[in-house]
Amino acid sequence: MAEGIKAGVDVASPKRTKDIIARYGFTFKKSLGQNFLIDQNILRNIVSAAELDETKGALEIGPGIGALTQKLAEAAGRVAAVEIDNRLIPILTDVLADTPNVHVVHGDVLKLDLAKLLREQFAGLSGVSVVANLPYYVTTPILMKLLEEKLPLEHIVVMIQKEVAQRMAAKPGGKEYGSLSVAVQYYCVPELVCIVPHTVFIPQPNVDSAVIKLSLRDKPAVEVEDEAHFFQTVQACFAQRRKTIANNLTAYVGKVNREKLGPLLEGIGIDPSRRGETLSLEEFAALSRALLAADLHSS
Ligand SMILES: C[S@@+](CC[C@H](N)C(=O)[O-])C[C@H]1O[C@@H](n2cnc3c(N)ncnc32)[C@H](O)[C@@H]1O
Repeated sequence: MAEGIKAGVDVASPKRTKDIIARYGFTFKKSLGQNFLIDQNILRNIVSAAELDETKGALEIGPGIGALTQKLAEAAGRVAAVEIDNRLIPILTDVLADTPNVHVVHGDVLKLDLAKLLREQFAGLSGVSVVANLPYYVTTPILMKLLEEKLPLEHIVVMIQKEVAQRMAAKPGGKEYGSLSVAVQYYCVPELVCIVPHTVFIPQPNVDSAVIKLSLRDKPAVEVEDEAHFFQTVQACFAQRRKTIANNLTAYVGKVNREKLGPLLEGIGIDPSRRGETLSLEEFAALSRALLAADLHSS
């Protein structure tokens, strides 16, 4: 253990974080989204939103030097923390030396078999949540992997870029509502927990952040026949935000089917001159079902 690094002492303060960085000669890699949290209040907000207790597990993505990991270890029965940067593994080993309920995994979360990891690490617990201060450069791929793999999660509580959090929680009708809002709300109920200023990180990012809580639904928000087709339809409606859905969908179903679109949309009560950003999840689902039933598709 490097001299002066005492296991069990909170690392989330400017002084301790700087101390650890200096003692281990650690240099930040911007390319890995390394912005470490130094604020105990924000950590408490994140952990309390996750509704953990000793019967629950927490999967942390990107533990850094262990600021959040320490708090998760106190609140949950077991923690698994996946860190891509091998230079952080010895620091985590030292900081978490007297925290036996934490298992650190060295790896890229995007490449790991997370279903297997959850089975191996959290067997016997009553539920698992993902809790993380995510690296901003891969926020959406990480969240889409967690959702699309249909992992048995209760909540996903993550610190992400403020604008991305607002897009995830956006309701139809505004400029923030888009395919990301639909994808997240299809699987989860989103709730903005708090806005976080960029001053609570070392180094400070250029943007503000937000903590968002995504509570996984027992079943998707709307019934669709073919999930892939539903998401393709949503993407198609948002392809060019200024265009009407009829125009955007023409590119999707092909010019040959253009004249069938108007009656099809009117048949399900959707004005063809509306824009994608005004459609609810129910309307996107009805549209996907109608396109499939009419056998209109891009070909
Ligand atoms: C924003 S920092 C958060 C660090 C720490 N949890 C905190 O709050 O202070 C993001 C962390 O994710 C790690 N990371 C980046 N890409 C990753 C990936 N693909 N898989 C796992 N960890 C990753 C970075 O090395 C860094 O430690």
